[in-house]
Amino acid sequence: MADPGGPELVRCPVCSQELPAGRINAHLDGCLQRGKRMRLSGREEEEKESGATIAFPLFSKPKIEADGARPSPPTRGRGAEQDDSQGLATSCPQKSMPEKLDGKPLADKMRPCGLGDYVGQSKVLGENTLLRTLLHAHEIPSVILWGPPGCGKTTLAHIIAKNSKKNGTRFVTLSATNATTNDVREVIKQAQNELRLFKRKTILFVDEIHRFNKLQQDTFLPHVECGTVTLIGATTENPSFEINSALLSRCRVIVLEKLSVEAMESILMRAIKSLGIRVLKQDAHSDSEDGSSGGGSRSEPVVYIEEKAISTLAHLCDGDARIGLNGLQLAVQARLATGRAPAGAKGSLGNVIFIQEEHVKEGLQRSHILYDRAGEEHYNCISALHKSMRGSDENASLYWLGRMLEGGENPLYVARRLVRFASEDIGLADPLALNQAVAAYQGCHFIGMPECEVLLAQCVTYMARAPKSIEVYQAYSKVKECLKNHKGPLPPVPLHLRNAPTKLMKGLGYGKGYKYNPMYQEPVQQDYLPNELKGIKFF
Ligand SMILES: Nc1ncnc2c1ncn2[C@@H]1O[C@H](COP(=O)(O)OP(=O)(O)OP(=O)(O)O)[C@@H](O)[C@H]1O
Repeated sequence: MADPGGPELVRCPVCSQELPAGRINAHLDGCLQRGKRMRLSGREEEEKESGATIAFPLFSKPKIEADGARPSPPTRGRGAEQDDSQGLATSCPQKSMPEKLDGKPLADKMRPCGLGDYVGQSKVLGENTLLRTLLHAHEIPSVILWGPPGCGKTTLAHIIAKNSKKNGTRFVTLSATNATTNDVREVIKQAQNELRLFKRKTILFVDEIHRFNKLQQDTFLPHVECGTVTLIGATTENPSFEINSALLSRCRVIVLEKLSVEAMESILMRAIKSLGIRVLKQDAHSDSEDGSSGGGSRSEPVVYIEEKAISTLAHLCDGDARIGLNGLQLAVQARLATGRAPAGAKGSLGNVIFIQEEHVKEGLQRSHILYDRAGEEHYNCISALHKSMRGSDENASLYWLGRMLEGGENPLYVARRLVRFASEDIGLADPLALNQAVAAYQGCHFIGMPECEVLLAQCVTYMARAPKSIEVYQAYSKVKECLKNHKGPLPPVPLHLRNAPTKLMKGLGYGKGYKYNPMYQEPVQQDYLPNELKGIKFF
């Protein structure tokens, strides 16, 4: 805290010591000299190689990685920024295959560090796109990268960082899964110091930004607004629901797509090449020119992968490059452990390993691949099911049902939607549909999955084939509208329609003049609406 009467104190961005403003420059020179010596001996050298930007080694607290990133969970392998793919491909040809596969997940090792290796996403990164132009101009605005898992959001953020490094910008990463509001504040404080003292800008990458609560998201607001930090947020969830609107209006949303099968094939081929695996063409059992010489020495096994296995992997990973690459890694590791072909096998030198389609399939769990129960896909699929039934397309309806159930969706969630559909879309055109849906819901409740799948299939088919009517649904919507738009107090219930259980109420005229319909032979003339609404039609 500065003494109100004393000189203004400034915090040294290197060692965090507070000093009078007049002494800061001399102090900084000393700190920087010490920092330089440490850098030469320490990991700063690695950062230089990797392109990660760090202000000063002493600046970061231990829980935040050198570039500001927190240590990432092992499966995601976030934070480290070395381009190990380059290492895999070129600098370590003498490494054995198990050594190359050791350590970080293959997906992380293969993370491209430049646009040249970044595959797909041409809508946002193709020639003449805004983002590419901005990248070339080193002018990066605050952005939210929205896309499904493993489509390259983090990778793109790292590429932007590397690109921005050219004009001296710092890159700091936080993961919203474990960062606290204090972490955010600390990063912002550092960014302010850097800007004030060294005119260095900061890019702050926040992975899974949707996991920050409103308060944490609010913390960014003024600093994004005034340019202290350029925010790059990554999210798999629809930003319109998950990012607070004030923050969203200050960022551009860049929508990344699921990687296509072709894109996945080329990502897998790059990894295969880096690992020195040979591709076995489908027609002739001869290896293609892809891959390397297949290991450093004769005692090293030569690993072959069937072309079909690559294509299957590219299809099964559903556009998620992390799943594809890690699936490949698993298949290779498993085959290295068990799969040496017997000497004399076709094309074998006795030291040959074949990776076939079934091996890559084993490494992948379909349920995970097809469907993300908690995420956007859950809502997309139920919406597709609802619309297919509404359109009376029984094939599409059954397909979307299958996508959800095979992906592990809760059958009761689907059944609840069918109950709603029976009324909203079929209504009085076939009132039995509601019975069907409620029965399906109860049946699912009794017997659970997988037995209840056929109940849902039957009910979905019934709904798709049933005649449709939205008469009641529309009429009820009009009632709601009428109530919403009513000006002033709502009209009282007409006295003759009121029940009169007590003498007092009777005395007040409750129920007076009410005509009890069963007592009349002929149709009864009687008003059932308040006078103000007389004659209103909802149907
Ligand atoms: N477009 C791409 N081009 C090349 N490789 C890619 C691409 N997208 C992803 N990859 C590979 O997949 C790995 C995982 O990608 P990344 O971490 O960028 O995905 P993400 O979209 O941030 O996923 P998540 O939402 O799950 O965090 C990367 O390390 C990289 O090896």
